Amino acid sequence: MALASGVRFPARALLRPWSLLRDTTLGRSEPAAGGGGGGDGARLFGSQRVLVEPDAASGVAVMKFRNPPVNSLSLELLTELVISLEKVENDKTFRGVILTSACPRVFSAGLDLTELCGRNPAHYTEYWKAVQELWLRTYLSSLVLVAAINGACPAGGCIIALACDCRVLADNPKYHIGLNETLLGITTPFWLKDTYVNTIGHRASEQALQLGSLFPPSEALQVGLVDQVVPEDQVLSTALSEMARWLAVPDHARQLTKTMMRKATADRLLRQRDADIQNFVSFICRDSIQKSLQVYLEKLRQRKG
Ligand SMILES: CCCCCC/C=C\CC(=O)SCCNC(=O)CCNC(=O)[C@H](O)C(C)(C)COP(=O)(O)OP(=O)(O)OC[C@H]1O[C@@H](n2cnc3c(N)ncnc32)[C@H](O)[C@@H]1OP(=O)(O)O
Repeated sequence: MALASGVRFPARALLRPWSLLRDTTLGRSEPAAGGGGGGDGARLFGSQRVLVEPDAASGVAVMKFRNPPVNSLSLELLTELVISLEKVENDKTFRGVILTSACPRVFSAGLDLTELCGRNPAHYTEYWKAVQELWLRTYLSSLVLVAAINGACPAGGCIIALACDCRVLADNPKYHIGLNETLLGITTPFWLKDTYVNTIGHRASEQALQLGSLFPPSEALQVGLVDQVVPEDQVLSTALSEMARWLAVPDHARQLTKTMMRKATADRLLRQRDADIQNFVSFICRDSIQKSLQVYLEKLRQRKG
């Protein structure tokens, strides 16, 4: 599979990449974006952890994460997301994708902590490459990406949302969004910090990153982390209206402008991908970091209700 930035996929995906995309959505499709039928289109794109509901008439696909219980970004989910996005991008019928969750109350809980704890350096290398790949694929996508954030959106969830062109958040005080890495005893890599700064500015990022702030909807709107906060049952329809606004602009002019705005940030990572991987691996392998992550994961497991 020719991927722009060279992520290594699990062996079965390399041998038969579309094995990850076999349809598992048959009989479960909901109505597609723009009111069109998901039908045959859904069969083209669905995978186990990523439901894709394409609407060829509007040129918009709704992509839903389905990795219960909390859409944590396992290697499999990261891989399927990259492949699904690539597939939609390569189909010239589509001009926009709405990213949302098929799991109740959670958009994504961020990186899968079980991928970060107790594994070996080779695993961390593969995992971090996949994280980089998803970010590059989303951040530099020529499509319009709109995040319909219908649940909690911490850390890696926020990173996916930040890579989109526009963010619509459901107005539920439990749906916090932000980069809370410091609370886990880890730090945000420079390229995600840059994305935060590009979105909410330097001072707000400096404060939010150090404090590991998770913003409730009203504050997320105020700080500029999301573009709209709407009642929960209007998240998808609002995302579709936003999409229509972005698609009203001629593609070539919008795409060139997007590239102009984002290239420097992406290039900083592209220039030093291997060093970034090495940094991540040596950081995550430290005993002290492993201990912090395990304590955090244990607290999560004990905290019920
Ligand atoms: C250089 C260092 C690396 C830098 C990397 C920087 C980039 C990103 C970092 C990350 O993304 S780290 C992940 C940070 N994520 C979080 O802090 C979120 C943690 N989760 C929650 O706050 C809550 O789970 C939720 C998302 C608000 C949902 O709450 P809810 O009450 O609905 O569900 P829970 O009961 O808490 O969880 C259910 C089940 O899922 C497990 N779980 C939750 N989050 C994760 C996760 N991120 N990874 C793995 N597993 C997760 C949780 O432990 C429960 O498991 P069980 O107890 O049922 O086994």
